[in-house]
Amino acid sequence: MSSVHNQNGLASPASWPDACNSLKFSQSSDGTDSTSSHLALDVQSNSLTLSGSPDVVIGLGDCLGASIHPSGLLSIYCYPMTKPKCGSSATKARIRAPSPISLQLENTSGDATKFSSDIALCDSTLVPAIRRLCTGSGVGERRRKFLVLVNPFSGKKQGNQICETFVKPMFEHANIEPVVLVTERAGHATDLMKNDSGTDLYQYDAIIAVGGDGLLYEMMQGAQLRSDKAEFFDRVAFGIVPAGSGNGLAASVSHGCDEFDATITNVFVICKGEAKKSDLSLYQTAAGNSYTSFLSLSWGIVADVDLESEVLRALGSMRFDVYAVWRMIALKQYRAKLSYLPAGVEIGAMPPIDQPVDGNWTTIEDNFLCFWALQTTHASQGMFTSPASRMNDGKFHIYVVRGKASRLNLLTSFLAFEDGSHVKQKHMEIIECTAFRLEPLSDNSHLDIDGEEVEYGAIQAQVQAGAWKVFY
Ligand SMILES: Nc1ncnc2c1ncn2[C@@H]1O[C@H](COP(=O)(O)OP(=O)(O)OP(=O)(O)O)[C@@H](O)[C@H]1O
Repeated sequence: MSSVHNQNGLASPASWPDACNSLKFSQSSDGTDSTSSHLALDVQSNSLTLSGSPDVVIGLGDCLGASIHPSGLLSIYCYPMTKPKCGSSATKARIRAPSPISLQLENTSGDATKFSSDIALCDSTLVPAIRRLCTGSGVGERRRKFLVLVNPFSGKKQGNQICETFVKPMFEHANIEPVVLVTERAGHATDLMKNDSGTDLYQYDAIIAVGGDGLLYEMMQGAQLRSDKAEFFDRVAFGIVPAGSGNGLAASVSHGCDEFDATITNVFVICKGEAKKSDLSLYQTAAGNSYTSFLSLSWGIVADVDLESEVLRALGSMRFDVYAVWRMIALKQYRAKLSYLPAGVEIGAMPPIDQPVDGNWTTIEDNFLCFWALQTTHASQGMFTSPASRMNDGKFHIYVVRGKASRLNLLTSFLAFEDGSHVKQKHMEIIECTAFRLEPLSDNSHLDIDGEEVEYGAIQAQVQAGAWKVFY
């Protein structure tokens, strides 16, 4: 991009609409500010500056877009990190908050007709240019259309409220048209993703789940049945706005963006429009069923806590802590045969689940307390369960605690999940693999994929590297 420097030393790239260089803005909305000037773009820092006293500097990395009102008021929608409050932790200081900037277009000629044409010029050139610079991927000039699926029963039943408070206004700022669909029943999202749903999903740039991991999981089970699955995942991006009780993917996305884990973060990331290739995995069970997953498989105490604590749903995410304490008191041993293909070993076709694995696989048979195969950093909000995982690393990290570990060992692991320090514990084994098979030899637990129970028995999985695109 060629650029020239204006009198302020700021770059004015060729792509910045030249026609707008005749436009002047003032910092006050009533136009009385005498220090009006042109908006100048600094390419290096991707920021806009309006000279004045003081200068207004707008970091476009923190912005979602812009619009111009018929009165000539230019609004730029910024969501900067809030400043640290006295006594707040550094992490808390990273949360974003809306902080729109308003600049008044000046009627320099005093001619009403000329002023109207200047406003039209802003609308047709300046506003699209700002939108383009905000997204960084060039998609902001076009009004994008996103399907927003809301589960009204997720978590504390705040899905609709979150949609009204965050999704709709922020989407408008980012020039995204939301088509909101509230799920009417369990399984609705699965049906909607299938070829024969009667809805052409290719009309949408992205599909956003406002709910918990279970809603997205349902969507994946429908998508995996599509005859055009590969094309579908290639063309349509996915996003998650946390409204459930676990919200593992949402927490992993926030962490991956190095931002504070909050609803506003996830909506901001979606609006920014950068969908990156991420991993899925395909599970097969001895009963002949297949499941597509993006998060985890748990068995043993973790699965028991997740699924049996359903009865405490009213407690929100606290239900997991309360039930874990109970499960730890009434501790069980779980026996299984675990086979895995270590990361780095060439992965071919998966062996049929009723056939033995080949010599490249490693097999162990033992009593276990904990078995947790993860693909993302967080299994749920506040659970930094797999610090080394990346959304697109092409592998599982399996966390295993064997049966010989003590109750205290297990307790320290559960406490350490919060900050990820369990990875340093001696009794915590971490297996990196691209495929695994778990054959439970005791029938005292559950199998839990992404927080949803599947039929109990032998199960195997293979990573599908970069199989879908997620905003993160
Ligand atoms: N309209 C609906 N009525 C009843 N159940 C629904 C409806 N829509 C979706 N569901 C079901 O709600 C279940 C739980 O949803 P979801 O995962 O969104 O919330 P959660 O369980 O609170 O969060 P998490 O999975 O993160 O712990 C899903 O398995 C889905 O089948």
